[in-house]
Amino acid sequence: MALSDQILDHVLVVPPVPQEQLVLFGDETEGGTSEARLISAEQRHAQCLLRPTFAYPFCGFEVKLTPEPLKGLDLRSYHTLRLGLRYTGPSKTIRVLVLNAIAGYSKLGERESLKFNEIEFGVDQLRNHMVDIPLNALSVPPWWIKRRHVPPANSQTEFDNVVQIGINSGTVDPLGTHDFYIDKIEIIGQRISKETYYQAILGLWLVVGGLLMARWFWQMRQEVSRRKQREQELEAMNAILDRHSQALDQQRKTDPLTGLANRHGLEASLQRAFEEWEQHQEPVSLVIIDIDHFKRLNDTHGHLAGDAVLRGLSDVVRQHIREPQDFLARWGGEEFVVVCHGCKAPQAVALAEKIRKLIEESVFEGELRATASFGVAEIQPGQTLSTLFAAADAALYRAKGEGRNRVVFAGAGAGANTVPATV
Ligand SMILES: Nc1nc2c(ncn2[C@@H]2O[C@H](COP(=O)(O)OP(=O)(O)OP(=O)(O)O)[C@@H](O)[C@H]2O)c(=O)[nH]1
Repeated sequence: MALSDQILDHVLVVPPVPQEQLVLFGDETEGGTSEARLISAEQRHAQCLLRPTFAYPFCGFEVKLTPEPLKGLDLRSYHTLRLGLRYTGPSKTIRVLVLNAIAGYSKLGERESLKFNEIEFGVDQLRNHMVDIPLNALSVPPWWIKRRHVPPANSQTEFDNVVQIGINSGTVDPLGTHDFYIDKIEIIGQRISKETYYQAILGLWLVVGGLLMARWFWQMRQEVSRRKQREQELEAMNAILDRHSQALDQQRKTDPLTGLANRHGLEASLQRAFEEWEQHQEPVSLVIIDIDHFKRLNDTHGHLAGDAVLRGLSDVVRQHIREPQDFLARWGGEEFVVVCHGCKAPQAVALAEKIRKLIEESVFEGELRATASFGVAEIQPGQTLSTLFAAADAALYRAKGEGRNRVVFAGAGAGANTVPATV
């Protein structure tokens, strides 16, 4: 028996019944004198005496399945009748009967009006006094169909209202004494049909599969959103780092005292100017501003006063240049540089002179005054940034040497000695 059969099978056990639910019968209805006697109701033991009064003598006994004579059990979902039977006597065959009450046809007290479903088999078929009889192996005996005038369409077995199950002597039993014991009546059926069972298994698998899929989708979604979140966190972190590094870069390029670009900050502007000059011959001039006698100012008024002058002076210059063409940076100490993009020498000299005058006229914090000297140079063919610087520096040196508070233009060629524009 397959595992699924064990799971699906349902066994209906017919328990021992009181004596009044045992039916004993003989062939007296046929004019015979064969009779059945109950030996033990408890053991469901009956004895049959077959006498030759009737041509086909018979007798037997049956167990009523319910107390109500015409209201039996619906055994349509059952497939096997399992009987524990013992027989002693001279017969070679026995008959098993399953009697079904037919609504509107079967009559109370008229045993033959019940539908006879029966099977006859050899006594030697009993195994350890047990026999399994498939219900579909039973048939309706021809004498019953004939005698009851049953149309062929209704002559098949019926199990929808089984009222009695019992045992009968065989059709050609020898006369004499026959002992029947019905030890056990079990009816085996299926809780649910195999089809429903396999559909349920399939449905279960589909549900489990669906749940696993849903779980997998859910995990994937979680993973995707986790990754997205991680990416967003990384992007935010990168943005912070970018801002931080930009700020650091800005800090690295800025002079903390004046807020102007320092030497590092000047590099990009110089580089751009030089490239424009090289590629498009865009003129560029350099103005170096150096405060006069700044050491003396520091020494006289203190370092803080010197700082204030540096701040004030850078503000004054910044306000009067044309940013972004003119780029102001603190070169270091008391020295400033203006990179004048697109400026030829006259413009640069004019700018320097304007700044010089502004400084000279300015009154800085603490009523302090200052002057500055200027070295101006315009880039010339063949020059590099460093030779341009050297030329402007040389002009500044000369401005200092010639009495300070003046503008000196380096003239054509680095380190030229001419001083064309001292005002
Ligand atoms: N207060 C202040 N002083 C500074 C700063 N940086 C440089 N100095 C001072 O600037 C002075 C520059 O002195 P020098 O190089 O001798 O030049 P100078 O006194 O201006 O003389 P000339 O340039 O020849 O007119 C030094 O005393 C430095 O200490 C600064 O950030 N703050």
